[in-house]
Amino acid sequence: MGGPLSPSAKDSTVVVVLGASGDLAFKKTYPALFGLYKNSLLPQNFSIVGYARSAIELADFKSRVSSRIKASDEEKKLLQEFLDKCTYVSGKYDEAESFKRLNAAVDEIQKSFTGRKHRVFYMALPPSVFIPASQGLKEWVYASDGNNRLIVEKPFGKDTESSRELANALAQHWKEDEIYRIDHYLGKEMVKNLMILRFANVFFGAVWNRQYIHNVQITFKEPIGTQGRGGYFDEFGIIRDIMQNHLLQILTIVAMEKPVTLDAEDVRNEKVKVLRAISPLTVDDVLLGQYGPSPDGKEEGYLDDKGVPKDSVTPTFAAAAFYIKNERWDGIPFILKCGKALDQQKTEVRIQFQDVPGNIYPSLKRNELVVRVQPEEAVYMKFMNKQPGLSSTAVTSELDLSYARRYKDVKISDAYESLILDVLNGDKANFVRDDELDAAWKIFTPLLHEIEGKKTIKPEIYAFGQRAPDGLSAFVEKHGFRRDAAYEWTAPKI
Ligand SMILES: NC(=O)C1=CN([C@@H]2O[C@H](COP(=O)(O)OP(=O)(O)OC[C@H]3O[C@@H](n4cnc5c(N)ncnc54)[C@H](OP(=O)(O)O)[C@@H]3O)[C@@H](O)[C@H]2O)C=CC1
Ligand SMILES: O=C1O[C@H](COP(=O)(O)O)[C@@H](O)[C@H](O)[C@H]1O
Repeated sequence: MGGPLSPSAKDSTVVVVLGASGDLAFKKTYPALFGLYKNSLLPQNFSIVGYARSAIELADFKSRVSSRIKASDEEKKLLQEFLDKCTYVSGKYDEAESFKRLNAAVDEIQKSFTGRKHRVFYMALPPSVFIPASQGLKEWVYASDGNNRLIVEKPFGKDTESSRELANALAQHWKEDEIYRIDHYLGKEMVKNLMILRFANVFFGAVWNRQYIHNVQITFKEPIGTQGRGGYFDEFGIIRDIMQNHLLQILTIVAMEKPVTLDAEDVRNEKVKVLRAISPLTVDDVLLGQYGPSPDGKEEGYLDDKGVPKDSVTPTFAAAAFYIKNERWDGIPFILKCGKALDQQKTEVRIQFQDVPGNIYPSLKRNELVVRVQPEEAVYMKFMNKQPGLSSTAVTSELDLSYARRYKDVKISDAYESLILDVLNGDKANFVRDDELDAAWKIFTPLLHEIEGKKTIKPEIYAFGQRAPDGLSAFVEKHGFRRDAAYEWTAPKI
């Protein structure tokens, strides 16, 4: 079932993109597929079928696809070749006749190849149609002689119950090893780097525990608001949109024990153990915020988004402290923070070490290891150094591995490129397993029900473009983080 598709020259592979008329498909899926095509990473005899309800002429569809792909002059020819491999079928997500038409189109493409006929189904769809679409695919479009892989986009439910409903519905028709649940943060370069940093460097391995680490912060900031997607967002909120998936996935990699091998099941077994050692969050563990208009009135507040009810208390910012009750981490806070409409775009992991015992330097600050996920990918270590010259003061400095300087000619691949390649290679290490999802929802469900059921917890209002809600500094200090206000890392100018 696993392993690369199309190992034989006679085999063929079709990727069906469901929801091909949508935002994700144009913004990410097709550009990622082209990225793989131009680097000769797609299997031989490869085609793509777009599928959605909208009636779109093939030429229009192709011009929409190409308008979202950046191709240099040298790549124009490759782009044309890529577009020649794309077709489009219009149909519904819950109708046998539509799926039969889709199947006929895929059969037509694959009939001239005499080997095995593999199919990958990418559900770039709203969650309301995941279940009928996955059932229709299994019934009408499933390859009888070849491997089938189903890519599911988040959100994977809204709480434990709805996530289990989705898992059970998928499990009725699809085997777990055919399902690839995408969390695109697991495809990001610096997130993929975390395991190597931890398990391939003896000096990090030695201090990676409660004796040397004081606290861990994992931060996601975005300078944009809901941008008209308020209707979708209000149903989910920032905890489900970012924290329960992207940030929690990062936490598990930072905290897990070394897996026995790099095999997907070994890696995911360790991640599940971390999740199971975290107690469910309570309202005392969190700080919630919601953005208002910018001070100059140029940016609208969350409640001004047309899709958002005027009395919404949905958080657009959340900070939460997690404690992992195991031998390595007992008592060490993992503080996860995420928010929209903040001052900048930034995702990072910040490991703050313990104070130096028996310190003799008055200016001493704590060491920190920062993994800058985006933008300006970097790994830097804040450490104390003698002020150069005649002074003997200890000052904060850094060992800085900035990718733009160290890996000048390397293009960092988009997360979706990396993950689609994993699907084609049958590598599930960077995809979410069903029991992992269940363990993650158990941590959040009681809190989400409390926030949404009682609606008594009013989020703190912050201005569009603010660094964070005012209460954040006190929140992170309460959990032990000590900020070095005098130090600021700046990305090198290249
Ligand atoms: N956009 C993004 O940046 C990201 C999206 N995702 C996830 O990817 C999936 C797709 O996202 P996105 O492309 O933004 O979604 P869209 O809202 O753009 O929907 C995709 C397509 O699905 C069809 N569709 C929309 N609403 C319905 C409906 N109510 N019933 C049936 N079909 C519908 C439409 O095609 P048609 O009407 O032609 O059939 C639409 O073009 C979602 O699960 C989302 O959570 C995840 C991360 C980022
Ligand atoms: O999943 C999501 O992620 C994006 C942010 O992704 P990034 O790769 O640009 O960091 C976020 O804007 C969106 O709300 C969320 O659904």
